[in-house]
Amino acid sequence: MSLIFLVGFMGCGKTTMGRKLSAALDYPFIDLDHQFEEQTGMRIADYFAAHGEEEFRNLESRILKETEYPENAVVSTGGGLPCFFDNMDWMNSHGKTVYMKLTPKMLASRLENAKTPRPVLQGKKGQELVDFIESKLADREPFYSKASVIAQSYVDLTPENILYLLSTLNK
Ligand SMILES: Nc1ncnc2c1ncn2[C@@H]1O[C@H](COP(=O)(O)OP(=O)(O)OP(=O)(O)O)[C@@H](O)[C@H]1O
Ligand SMILES: O=C(O)C1=C[C@@H](O)[C@@H](O)[C@H](O)C1
Ligand SMILES: [Mg+2]
Repeated sequence: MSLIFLVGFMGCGKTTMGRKLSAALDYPFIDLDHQFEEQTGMRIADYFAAHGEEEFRNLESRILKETEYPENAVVSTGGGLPCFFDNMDWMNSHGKTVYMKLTPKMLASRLENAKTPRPVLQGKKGQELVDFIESKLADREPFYSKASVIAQSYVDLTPENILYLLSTLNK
């Protein structure tokens, strides 16, 4: 089935689902945030602090396009990656994309409890976090919505749900 890119706002579950989907398909799993950290030898939060967002976005895009993908793989992406340069079009022309869509409230509650720091959130919490996500998601939604399929992620999604959505593309 070639490359499957999981896209969506930070905290929607791309890394978690990427692992499950790759196990279900017996495909390799690639997490582009992890690729970034491996290549730079730095945690993303530290890279942001040292180099700023612009350099992060340039390198993030290069890593997307220069990674040597196997023929089949599940690839989870950084939450902002589809929204810069032509990254979303690039993914659509090199594989299938799945937008894991979740409400701002659910995203906020997952992000508040998550262990990995997300530098874009700058430590926001509570209603301030929900408001920030609503506004950022409104900017990003046009990019995410270019995905091949949209997986409503307020239900507990399974790999089979995603595979079913992808199977409808060939009909
Ligand atoms: N289906 C789910 N139900 C409840 N919590 C979940 C679910 N999937 C993921 N989570 C939790 O939500 C948080 C974010 O998940 P994950 O890291 O997979 O998101 P992500 O989309 O990869 O985020 P990022 O864009 O920052 O990499 C984690 O704490 C994870 O345990
Ligand atoms: O939504 C974003 O802009 C980000 C999401 C994460 O996956 C990381 O790629 C980084 O923290 C930036
Ligand atoms: Mg992730």
